[in-house]
Amino acid sequence: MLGARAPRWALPARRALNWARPQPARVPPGGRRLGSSAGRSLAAAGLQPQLDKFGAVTVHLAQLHAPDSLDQVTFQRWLQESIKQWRAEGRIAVWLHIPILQSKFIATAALQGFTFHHAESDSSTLTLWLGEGHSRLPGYATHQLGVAGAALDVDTGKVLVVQDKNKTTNAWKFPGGLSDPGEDIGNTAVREVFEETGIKSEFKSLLSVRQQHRHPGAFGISDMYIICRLQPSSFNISFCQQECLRCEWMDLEELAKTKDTTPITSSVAKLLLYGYREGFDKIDITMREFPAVYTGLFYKLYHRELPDTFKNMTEL
Ligand SMILES: NC(=O)C1=CN([C@@H]2O[C@H](COP(=O)(O)OP(=O)(O)OC[C@H]3O[C@@H](n4cnc5c(N)ncnc54)[C@H](O)[C@@H]3O)[C@@H](O)[C@H]2O)C=CC1
Ligand SMILES: [Mg+2]
Repeated sequence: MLGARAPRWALPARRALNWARPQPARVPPGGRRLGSSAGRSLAAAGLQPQLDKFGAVTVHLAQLHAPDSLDQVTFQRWLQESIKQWRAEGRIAVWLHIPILQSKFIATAALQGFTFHHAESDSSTLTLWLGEGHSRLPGYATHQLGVAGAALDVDTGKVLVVQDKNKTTNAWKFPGGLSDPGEDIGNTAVREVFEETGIKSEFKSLLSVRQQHRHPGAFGISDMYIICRLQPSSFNISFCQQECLRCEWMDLEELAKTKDTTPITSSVAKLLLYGYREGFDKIDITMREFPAVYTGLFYKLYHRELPDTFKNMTEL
């Protein structure tokens, strides 16, 4: 993704643009200077475009003091003039955040070439690429994440399985579901298993990752489906009647052999049986937590266990 963009050191980190001030040397054919009355009134109305470190401009229409009194013609004129000015200044793109109640401005922006980048429940984000060639702006979410939990009772060799209510074929599978925003993989597995079966458990490791593109259940985007190994701590099933048709503790070897399951579940059942017999260290992808470069945040790193001699290989 490298291209002819301005060097990062040349770009100030997020600062307000002085866009409303008239540009002394720049007089468009109509004789009106950029940073015109439309620009000045928009500044007075609260808009403060920001420049990011990549050289793109961000505008939040939520900053408008009285959005209802801004008409589309004024906004269109301001946007047109601003785009001209930003192009002249070498800006690479514009990010335009529009609250849902100001959606009338979406059409105005679209007429200037803006397209949707993404939408959240209460706002949409549009972009306009101003740089050379095709847009190098990063896209929005490309995958959804589903997580299932294989809760194995190591004392009995039985594993918790369900059959979904809303499926055409009733195959046995591990309980699971979609990850909530900001939720750790292991927490999704534990939460979904509890919600669907009433069984409490603890996250132990990752077992497998499945990637499926153009997933119909993911609105046509890609779907990542992760199966975790869980240690159950309760055993009385009370399954969710809305989501599940059946739920039971099934002998792991029986699950590994049955045809009455999905290829993913069958493969992971065989993997889990191998770990159960030969040691979970043969199959587990375990997790370690580290502080992120972003202040106060942490991330989780998942990988196979390393011997201590390799783990502590730091130069003195
Ligand atoms: N074991 C396997 O082979 C299978 C794996 N998966 C994976 O599991 C994950 C999703 O798990 P789920 O149990 O489906 O999620 P989930 O446990 O979060 O439940 C989703 C709920 O939303 C409902 N729902 C889904 N689409 C809907 C729609 N368009 N309108 C109304 N209701 C809707 C479903 O009926 C279900 O009640 C995905 O990653 C998927 O790829 C799903 C099925 C089988
Ligand atoms: Mg589910």
